[in-house]
Formats: sequence, structure tokens, C-alpha cells
Amino acid sequence: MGSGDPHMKIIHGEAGYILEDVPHFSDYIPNLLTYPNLLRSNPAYSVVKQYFVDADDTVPQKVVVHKSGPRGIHFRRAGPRQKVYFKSDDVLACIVTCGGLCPGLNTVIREIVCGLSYMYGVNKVIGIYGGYRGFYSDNTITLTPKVVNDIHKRGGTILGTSRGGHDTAKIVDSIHDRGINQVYIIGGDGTLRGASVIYEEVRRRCLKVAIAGIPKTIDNDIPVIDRSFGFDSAVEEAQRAINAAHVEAEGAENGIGVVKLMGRYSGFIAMYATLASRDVDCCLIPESPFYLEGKGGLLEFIEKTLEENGHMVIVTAEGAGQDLVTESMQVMNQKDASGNKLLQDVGLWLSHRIKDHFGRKKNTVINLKYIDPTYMIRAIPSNASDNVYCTLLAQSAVHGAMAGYTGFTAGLVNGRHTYIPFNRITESHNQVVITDRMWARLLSSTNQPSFLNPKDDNVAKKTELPIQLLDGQKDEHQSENHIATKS
Ligand SMILES: Nc1ncnc2c1ncn2[C@@H]1O[C@H](COP(=O)(O)OP(=O)(O)OP(=O)(O)O)[C@@H](O)[C@H]1O
Ligand SMILES: O=P(O)(O)OC[C@H]1O[C@](O)(CO)[C@@H](O)[C@@H]1O
Ligand SMILES: [Mg+2]
Repeated sequence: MGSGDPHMKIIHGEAGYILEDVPHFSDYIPNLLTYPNLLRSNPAYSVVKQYFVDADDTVPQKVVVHKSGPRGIHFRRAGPRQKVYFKSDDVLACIVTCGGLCPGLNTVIREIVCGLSYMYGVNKVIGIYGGYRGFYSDNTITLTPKVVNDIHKRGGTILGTSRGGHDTAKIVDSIHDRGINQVYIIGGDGTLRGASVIYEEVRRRCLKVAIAGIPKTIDNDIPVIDRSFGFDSAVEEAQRAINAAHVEAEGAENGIGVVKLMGRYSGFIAMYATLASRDVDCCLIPESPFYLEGKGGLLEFIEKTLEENGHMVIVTAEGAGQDLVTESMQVMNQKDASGNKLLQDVGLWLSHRIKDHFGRKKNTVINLKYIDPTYMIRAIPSNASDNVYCTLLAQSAVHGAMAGYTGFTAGLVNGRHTYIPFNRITESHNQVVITDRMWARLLSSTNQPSFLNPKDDNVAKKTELPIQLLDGQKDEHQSENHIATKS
């Protein structure tokens, strides 16, 4: 759904209240039968007071408001509804995972299967192998609570994943031919763009097929939601690499530890890992340009830190300084199968440049160790907090699909589970705002320079500007750096 999409459901209420609603079968299929929700008689849930979500419950995107300000954008609250649009025996659900790996993928798969089975008595669930292109293959895996019982203890995805290869018409043909009527799609921004066009095609064909997304990205660059699953686990695991770098750096004369962490366009993992560790002297992220030589540059800062402390730790997000690396290595821009820019190894480049610099200074011997734990971090199983989070996201998606909602992603907004229309998730991405408080906290904890080259007019101007909030975006007081920027 693009922003000018005729299917967007925007409902206006009093005092500037706006509901950005998600599509429902009843929007395009008339006279559908409904059934009482089985959870009514489920012993585990029937004791819960007010277990069903009120049809009018919505969640505000903005929680910090002013007395006379508009109530702003809201999303539909996730959760079980009194009525469902499927009989248990009629459901054939499928699950697919696409894009890069992320801790928690298996937990989400597990909880969709278990949620469908234990809450709604649905026992026909299949897994599509190897991302979107798996829809064209005959191979699927039958998913039962028994099959998925302990998969949350493993990293990766039992279904495999891939980039590229999305053919909407072929995917919808495959869904239709197999009789699938609930599709759970777990992936990042690219995947959800793919899910959105699948939903459009399903709707164009008037099929009663629910398309539900569960946003995944280790980089935490998905807008609107509080955080993406796996991010917490990644930050925690990154501590091990940073600790190792610190131990190595401390143990050597002029020891320098360089750690590269994931973050293609957004430096959230690097920023949070740095803030959590406190052993990091410098954190480099894609959003904050830096330079090496001259006054206020990185090399000068390294010299100063070594002089003062005898060692230092540098954390760099993989997407940091890409312009510098590509310029100095004179490499062509390359893309992966999904069209994402392939990054140069900034950690390796940085390590060479630091060694070259001190190599030219005859009186300073340095000991530099470069640690690249990126794929080791991405491959771990999710931690306890992400496991619970994944469970709730999966259950939200299941409740939504059973209730007849479609074309939505499940997502946590201000601590509440919601259904968000695809376009809100795919139209922008979340980046660290370097004029925001969280980045200031980081700068004050590392004491690194801001690297704002006074010659670079653009950067200086950009940072002098007050934060411009697009309509409906979170403000700095509540977002703590989770402001979405147009991509
Ligand atoms: N605009 C689009 N329309 C249809 N399909 C798309 C689109 N963009 C990406 N896809 C498909 O989505 C899948 C995953 O995309 P991508 O490789 O960009 O990963 P992602 O979901 O963004 O996850 P991450 O970036 O976190 O690894 C691929 O199969 C790709 O072909
Ligand atoms: O090597 P791959 O699988 O293309 O994945 C690398 C990218 O995937 C991500 O982890 C996002 O999923 C990025 O941080 C990283 O740049
Ligand atoms: Mg992506």
C-alpha cells in the first residue's frame, strides 16, 4: 500500500484523533460467516477478566502530548476478538522467513504454530522453505507443536531464508493452488514490501487469505515499533566481543581493539552496545560522518586516548564511513539479490589506516586487534526477553489473522501490541538521530569528538537544525532516538 493507496483505512475522530487502521476481509468480501472465538472455553484463558480486546481499542503512536495538541495517530490494538472468521478445521496456514538471519526467528515460528494449535485448534500449518522463492517449490515442511517444540533454543531459522526472487503473481498462484488461507511472513523492510504486494494481489483476486507480517531486523531500523525482536539479544552478545577487545587492548602496549557490529544504515546495535559496555572509547555509526586526518579527526583522537590511557576500544557499525572506504578503495557499488547495497569492510579498512598512520610515526608502536563478530552475533538463539517478545508478536499475528484482519504487521507501539498497516512500516526507516539525547549520552560516555568537520557545511547545518518531526512521528522526548526518517 503506498501512501496514496485507495485501500488505506484512515478514520478521523474528535480532537485530532486519527486511526490508521488495517484492512479486514469484510472490506472486500461480503456476507462472511463468523464463529465464536474458541478461547472462550479454553481453561487457560477463560479465567482472564476481559480477555477479548474491545473493538474500539486503539493505541496512540505518540504518548507525550500537549494540552492543546491533537490526539494524533493511533493503531488498532492487537489481541483476540470475540468473533473469528475461520473455522479451525478450515485453516491452512503457512510461515515463511525472508532476508537476513536474526535471533528469535525460530521462536516466532514456534509460537505461531503453537498459538494456532493451542488457542484456535488449527492443526494444518506448513513451512515454506528458503524465503519467497520457496513458494515456487513443491517442498514444504509440516509444522506441528511437536516439530517446533525446542526450535527456540537454536539460532537461525528452521525454514531457511533468502534474498531476491520475489514474483508476486507466482507466489499468490502458489498460495491459491495449495489452499493456503493464512500467510505469516517474517522479515525486514524488503520482506514486508513483498508482503504488501502479495496482500494487494490477494485482494485484487478477492481471496479470503490473511497476509500477516512480523517485522524482523537485527538492525532495529523498522519505524513505528518500539524495537525489533533480536535487537536486545544482539546488543547483549556484542558485549562479549567488546569485552574481548578490551581485554586484548588492555593487555598490550598501546593496545587498540576494533570491533565491527551489524547495522547497514542504522547504528543502533553499535550505539546500545557501546552504552551498555562503558569500555568503548569511540563508536562510529552510519548516521554520523567521521574523518581520519587532521584536527578533530579520528586519528588525532586515537593518539590522545593512547597517550592518556595506554589502550582503547573502537566499535564501528558496518555501515559507518562507507563513503570513505569506497573512495579510498575505489570500489564499485555492488548490490545483493534483493537490491541492498553490499558494504565494504569498514573494520578492516580502519585497522589498516590506523596501522599505516602509526607505522609512519616511528616512536609509537601499537598493537591492534580487529574482531568481526557480526555473523556470530546474528546466529545466536534469542535471549529470554526476546523470547517473550517473539511469543507475544506471534500470538498477536495469529489473533489478527483469525479475526479476519489482513495486510498488517504485528508490532509493539509504546509498550502495547498493535496491528500496523504495511505502508507505515515500509515507507521509511529508523535511524539514530545524532542531534537527539541518546547520541549525546553516548558522546558524553565515550568522550569522542563529534567529528563535525567545520568545513563540511552540510553536516554542520544539519545538526544545527532543530529536529523536524514529520506528522505522526515520535518526538525526541518519547522516542529516545527512534525517529523515523524518510529513506
Ligand atoms: N519492493 C519489493 N517488492 C517485492 N519484494 C521485495 C521488495 N523488496 C524486497 N523484496 C523481497 O523481500 C525479500 C527480503 O528482502 P531483503 O533481502 O531486502 O531483506 P529484508 O526483509 O529487508 O531483511 P533484512 O534487511 O533485515 O535482512 C527478498 O526475497 C526480496 O526479493
Ligand atoms: O550477509 P547478508 O546475509 O546479506 O546480511 C548482511 C546484512 O543483513 C543485516 O543483518 C540485516 O538483516 C545487516 O545488518 C547486514 O548488513
Ligand atoms: Mg532490509
